[in-house]
Amino acid sequence: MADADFEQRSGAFLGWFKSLPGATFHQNVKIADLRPRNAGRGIITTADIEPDTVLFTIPRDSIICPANSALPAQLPDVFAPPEEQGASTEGDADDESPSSQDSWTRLILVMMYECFQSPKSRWQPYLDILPTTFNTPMFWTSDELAELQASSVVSRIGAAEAENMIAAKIIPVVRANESIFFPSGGAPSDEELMNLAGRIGSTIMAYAFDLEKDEDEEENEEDEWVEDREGKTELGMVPMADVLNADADFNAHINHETDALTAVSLRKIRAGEEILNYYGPLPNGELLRRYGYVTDAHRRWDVVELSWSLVEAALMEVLGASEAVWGKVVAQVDDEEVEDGFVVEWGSEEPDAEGHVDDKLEFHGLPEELAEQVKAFLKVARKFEGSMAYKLSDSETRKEVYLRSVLRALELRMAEYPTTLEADLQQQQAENPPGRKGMALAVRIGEKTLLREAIRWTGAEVAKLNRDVEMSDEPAAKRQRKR
Ligand SMILES: C[S@@+](CC[C@H](N)C(=O)[O-])C[C@H]1O[C@@H](n2cnc3c(N)ncnc32)[C@H](O)[C@@H]1O
Repeated sequence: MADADFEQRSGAFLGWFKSLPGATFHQNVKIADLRPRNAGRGIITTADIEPDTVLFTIPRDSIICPANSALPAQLPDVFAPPEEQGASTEGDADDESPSSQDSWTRLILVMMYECFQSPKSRWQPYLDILPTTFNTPMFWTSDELAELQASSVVSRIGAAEAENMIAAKIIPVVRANESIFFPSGGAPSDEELMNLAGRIGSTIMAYAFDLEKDEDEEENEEDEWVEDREGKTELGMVPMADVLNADADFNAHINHETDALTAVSLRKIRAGEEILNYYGPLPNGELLRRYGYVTDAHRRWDVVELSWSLVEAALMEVLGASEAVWGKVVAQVDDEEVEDGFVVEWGSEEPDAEGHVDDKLEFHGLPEELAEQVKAFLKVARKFEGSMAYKLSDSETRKEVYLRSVLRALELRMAEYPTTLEADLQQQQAENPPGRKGMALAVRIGEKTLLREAIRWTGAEVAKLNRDVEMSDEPAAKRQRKR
């Protein structure tokens, strides 16, 4: 978008926002063009801001959501409360009928309705600054996706699920109500509807807010809170709040009050600094999937998924158990209790009350549930220890087998990435690839760094048990001792 057009849209949006009854916009902040650092629009300060300052106020009736839209009154059956539809509030994943809408599909319908009102929508200046292109992996080519290598984010993109949902719950509603969606005729093709709904879905993913009730009211409700969140929270598009970019080290928070949402500074913000919100302790893979960007500060919450099948393969290898013997072990474990996979993470803290995180990256240990599950299998495996490389009757030996097996599983997991961490770091330093390639590289470097530290930590735990065994760079299985 040309600079003049970009600035013109920002200006029109700001003018519209300030004209809303009840809206405020602090004199020391402004909407900025942050495209040179690949961050689109953002909000920066023009002078120092003190802690606890209201930066802007968004009246609730300016939010795009079913409660403020003219659409639900025209489609009462589609927007009936979930209990009247006989469906769950958050949508029943298995119920693909158009009559089973959730907060997500309700907002897609409302947003589509507003887009078709263009240029007459009362939110037009706001709709004009929403994105039309995305960097989320949903829109990547297969070559770009291949750069994510063995990252589990690839399996969570959900492009097919999104298409199915739109085909089942959005297009039929629009088609059955063309006179409402397109009063002057000229209905788009199914393909055009699919593209628009896909774009709106991605916008909602990266921009929408959960519309909590007033925080004071929630505090008073105590036990009802959970039930209430599941039953009544809606998603909404919140003008101005969603112009804020975000990071793990952030300086502002959105408060949900009765008649308005306010953006409030959490600490002193110096002139020229960007005002940043917080999207939660998300790993970079997830930040990329939902928002289409990655940051260094989010590496602290990176994760690697370790499948149980990989741990099982490692256990069999370390124990020297044949398929037949292992099959007998598996048959005696309650499969209802068996988890399919585990999440390896750093164990980093969330930001403090002022939005600060420390920048230390330190591995704090393996998932407890993983230890429990291996323990449960080894307890059964004791019965077959005659056919295995270890006598499993004492707990120290079982601990050793557990650690060696997890170590091996982590090594196998690392080997699923076709390039090494060292090669990736070298590529990053030499090429510093821009855009999607650079983000994919950052995601896999983050995951491999975590795996390397998990391997180092587990190896050190093994070494503590076996002071007489020298640690080498060989795979764990080759180091195993026969007992
Ligand atoms: C709620 S919007 C924020 C406003 C957005 N920059 C815009 O121009 O409309 C969220 C989107 O902003 C971008 N974004 C947010 N935080 C960012 C950051 N720290 N660095 C780069 N891009 C960021 C991402 O594209 C994300 O999907």
